[in-house]
Amino acid sequence: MIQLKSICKSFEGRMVLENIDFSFDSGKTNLIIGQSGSGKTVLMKCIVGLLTPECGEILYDGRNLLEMGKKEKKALRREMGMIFQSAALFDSLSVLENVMFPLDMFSNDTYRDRVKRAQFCLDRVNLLDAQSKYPGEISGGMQKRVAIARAIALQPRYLFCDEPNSGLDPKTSLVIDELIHSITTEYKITTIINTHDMNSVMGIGDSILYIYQGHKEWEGTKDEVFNATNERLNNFIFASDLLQKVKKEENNKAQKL
Ligand SMILES: Nc1ncnc2c1ncn2[C@@H]1O[C@H](COP(=O)(O)OP(=O)(O)OP(=O)(O)O)[C@@H](O)[C@H]1O
Repeated sequence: MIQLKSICKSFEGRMVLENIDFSFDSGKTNLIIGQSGSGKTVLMKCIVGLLTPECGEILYDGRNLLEMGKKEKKALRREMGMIFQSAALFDSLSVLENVMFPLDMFSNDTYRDRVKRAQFCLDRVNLLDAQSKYPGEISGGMQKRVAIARAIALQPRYLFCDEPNSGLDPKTSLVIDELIHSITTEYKITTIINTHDMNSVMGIGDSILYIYQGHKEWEGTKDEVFNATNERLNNFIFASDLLQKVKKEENNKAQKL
């Protein structure tokens, strides 16, 4: 579990995050959503320690990131997996070598065991057959799956995903979402995803934090988001005509019952 207590962050006197309180539970897919510029990336950067908030606490299963020394932070980093907007693979390394990279850096296992672990992770994302290929030879969706395999190689307790579906078609996005969701549940990881993708919200949003202009405007689950009465949230979620239509149809169905 990761808990945020009264997180504030400003740049040159301009408040960008204001008193954010939230609990990201383990074994759940936690989504941070909000308009462009609302503060999602700044919040994620504070949580992973790339930015330091001016006030508040960030508790990793009770351990306050903001009070940790270098050694403790290094140990915590070892427990984090990250998936970036671009898959951020090394072009000159094969798929297998990419997944082995964090193991080579941080694990004391033998070469044989590191290969075995990397192959296990590739198998988990259904890509064992592609282990000898290079990133340039596989599709964007496959690259994201390699990034997921690499992120779970060190058996992280915490998984951070920044717009994992960016650049992917809706069908491939669904595959990525389901993969992240099932890995989260299976290994009881505390997963936090920054996303704009409404399909992700409706599909895998076990827990959702909606940020509006730097403050927590709403929190709930994918089931609650659909019937929420918060006007700002509704304007954001139902900005697309298609979703408005779906909501109307659901309401009509409910009235007929
Ligand atoms: N290093 C920085 N210096 C000054 N202002 C910054 C910095 N980083 C972010 N900001 C500002 O903080 C605000 C929130 O930015 P942030 O990138 O978190 O938004 P976001 O919700 O992630 O947007 P998007 O969905 O477009 O990625 C913006 O007004 C942005 O200009």
